[in-house]
Amino acid sequence: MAHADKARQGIALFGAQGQLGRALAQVLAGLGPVHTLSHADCDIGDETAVHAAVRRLRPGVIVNAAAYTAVDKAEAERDTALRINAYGPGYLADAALSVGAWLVHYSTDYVFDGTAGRPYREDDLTAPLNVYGESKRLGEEAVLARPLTAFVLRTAWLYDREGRNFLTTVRRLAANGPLRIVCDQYGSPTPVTVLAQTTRAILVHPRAADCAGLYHAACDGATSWHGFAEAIVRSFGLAVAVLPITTADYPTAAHRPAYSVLDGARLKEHLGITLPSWDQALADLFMERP
Ligand SMILES: NC(=O)C1=CN([C@@H]2O[C@H](COP(=O)(O)OP(=O)(O)OC[C@H]3O[C@@H](n4cnc5c(N)ncnc54)[C@H](OP(=O)(O)O)[C@@H]3O)[C@@H](O)[C@H]2O)C=CC1
Ligand SMILES: Cc1cn([C@H]2C[C@H](O)[C@@H](COP(=O)(O)OP(=O)(O)O[C@H]3O[C@@H](C)C(=O)[C@@H](O)[C@H]3O)O2)c(=O)[nH]c1=O
Repeated sequence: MAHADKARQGIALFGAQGQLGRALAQVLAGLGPVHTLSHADCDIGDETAVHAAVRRLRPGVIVNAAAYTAVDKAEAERDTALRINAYGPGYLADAALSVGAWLVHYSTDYVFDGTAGRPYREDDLTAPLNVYGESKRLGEEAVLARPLTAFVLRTAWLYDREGRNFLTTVRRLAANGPLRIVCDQYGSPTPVTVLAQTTRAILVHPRAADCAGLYHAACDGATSWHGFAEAIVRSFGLAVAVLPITTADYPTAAHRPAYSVLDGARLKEHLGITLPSWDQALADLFMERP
């Protein structure tokens, strides 16, 4: 079946109420009917519910934006994180196989331990430092082990102008005086709209069917959380100091990688898709809606 026909047959979007899910619902709308499923509509950790939803909708493409994303909380809720992030993707992959659908699934830079010293490639060794990263790595494996057309997109530091993310946290905290933000963890902030557009570009690519697999899909370049916070404060014209601190000054339940920049060369080489630099993407977000 031609690539465009898969999406035209229908897209089942799981996790449609999350920050990425909402962006995907908008950006994928032109490709075919998008069936949005919230957590209440279908729990991806419930194998029977997943199969029932997919049998009912018979989509050409399944997009999974559902996940357990509370990084610190996951340390105390390992079973729940595994149920949603490790087993759920396996159920979705089995369901996709049963109706001949493609699957798009998302993973994270937190599958790496941050010691590489250069941007991570898809075949670099994973060594998650926290339960969230471990559960997401198991989810990747579950999808990639099944013989289906699946795209697993590892992304990073997702944000939007609304919802629950680092940008909105910085805005909220800025009202209370100077911010103290870690300056020794590096990554690539990526707006959800950029990732949704990347997903669309993959689905409409004429050679998509031959290019299934694991890809890094985060904005180009890197900054620290402190650098990102400074850029957010500047973008909103907020008059607040952003003080650099170290990871040791900000103890958290989960360990986070010091450097989890993702190399996007494979996506460019196989599908000709590049993502903008993180600072350009942030500026674009404010151009769209000042
Ligand atoms: N946020 C980030 O910085 C990054 C995210 N990612 C990955 O990108 C993807 C999207 O993340 P993002 O949009 O930020 O996450 P959000 O937390 O914003 O959204 C996740 C959605 O999944 C839903 N959900 C949770 N548990 C279940 C379940 N058992 N069944 C069905 N739905 C469920 C949530 O619903 P409810 O709230 O009602 O539980 C929520 O709507 C995920 O795979 C994530 O791991 C990768 C890198 C960075
Ligand atoms: C709120 C706050 C955070 N920090 C630090 C804590 C942490 O090291 C870093 C980021 O904090 P957060 O907890 O907001 O971000 P975190 O939940 O770690 O974000 C991650 O989410 C998951 C879902 C992913 O997949 C990752 O790519 C990444 O985006 O900033 C400060 O230094 N000062 C502060 O005031």
